[in-house]
Amino acid sequence: MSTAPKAVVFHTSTSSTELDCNDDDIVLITHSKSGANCVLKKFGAHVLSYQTAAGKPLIMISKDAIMDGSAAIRGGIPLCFPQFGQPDKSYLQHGFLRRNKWTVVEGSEFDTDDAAGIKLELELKDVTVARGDGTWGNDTKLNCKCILTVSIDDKSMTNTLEMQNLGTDAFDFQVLLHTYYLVAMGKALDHELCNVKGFEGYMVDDKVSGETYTLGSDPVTIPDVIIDRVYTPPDGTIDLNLTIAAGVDNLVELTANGDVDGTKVPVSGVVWNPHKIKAEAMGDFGSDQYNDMICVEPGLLSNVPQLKGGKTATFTQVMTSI
Ligand SMILES: O=P(O)(O)OC[C@H]1O[C@@H](O)[C@H](O)[C@@H](O)[C@@H]1O
Repeated sequence: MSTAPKAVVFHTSTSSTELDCNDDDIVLITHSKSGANCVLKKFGAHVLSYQTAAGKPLIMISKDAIMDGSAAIRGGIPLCFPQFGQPDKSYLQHGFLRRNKWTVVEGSEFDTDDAAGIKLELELKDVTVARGDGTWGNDTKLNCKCILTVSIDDKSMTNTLEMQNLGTDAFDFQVLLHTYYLVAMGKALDHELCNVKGFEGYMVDDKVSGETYTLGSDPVTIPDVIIDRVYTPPDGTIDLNLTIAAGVDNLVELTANGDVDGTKVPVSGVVWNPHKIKAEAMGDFGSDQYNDMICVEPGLLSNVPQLKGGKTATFTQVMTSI
């Protein structure tokens, strides 16, 4: 594993950017055996990029992303916990993990023939931002620690978030990996080249139109407006298995699974693209960059059992370039 590179590159679909790795906030993982690499920020334990051994970048980052720690980073993989969206208004949208600086777990770096990776951790006591003044505020008796493990090999990246309830009171939670896939050649609106297969039979909650329905056999594509849909699995489906076509010559297989204290929980998914009008309205997103991305976000969103004191929940996604 390289520990002190001078600069690294991460990608939008039309450009790449060099980051100063002398910045203490940047973590670079290189899988020496294959040459695959991944760039993270300690702020948010935020994956900014993953590039396969073949040199294919899978993750999109906004060219206008705010990187100074004053806001959540637009693009990459924002971590959402203890809530997705803002069902509980007493603290911020998508929770506090993406707005606080994490610490590298000492001695956690590894680089073997099989894979390279690292762990970062964040404890509630070290959370300074976005706790709100209610459920997770400073007065709460709730306590938890989150550990993110990122592991890469030649063509896949695995992200595992472990959530430990360090307190005695149980808490409700949701967790989601808000992954921005880079759509090669800016083809996000091309239904042949950019689509998601594997949600057939899932219950769809369309947050834009307000409709709910069961998805038929068609793949999910980005319509002529913003897409913001939650896909809930039918009874009996537990793990998520998707194939994401992300532009020219870019197919990704995504699997995700999660458990609460050892009991598996059905995995939901969200598909989001801001389209033109919302992209233009977002200060931290290039106005044309909706062509470069599709968010496919696996998570534990509904009927998630409470996490009891002293117990652990885990959530994992594996993306593989195929
Ligand atoms: O702007 P944020 O907080 O990063 O959220 C981006 C989007 O994230 C998606 O997952 C949500 O479904 C959208 O409703 C939301 O707009």
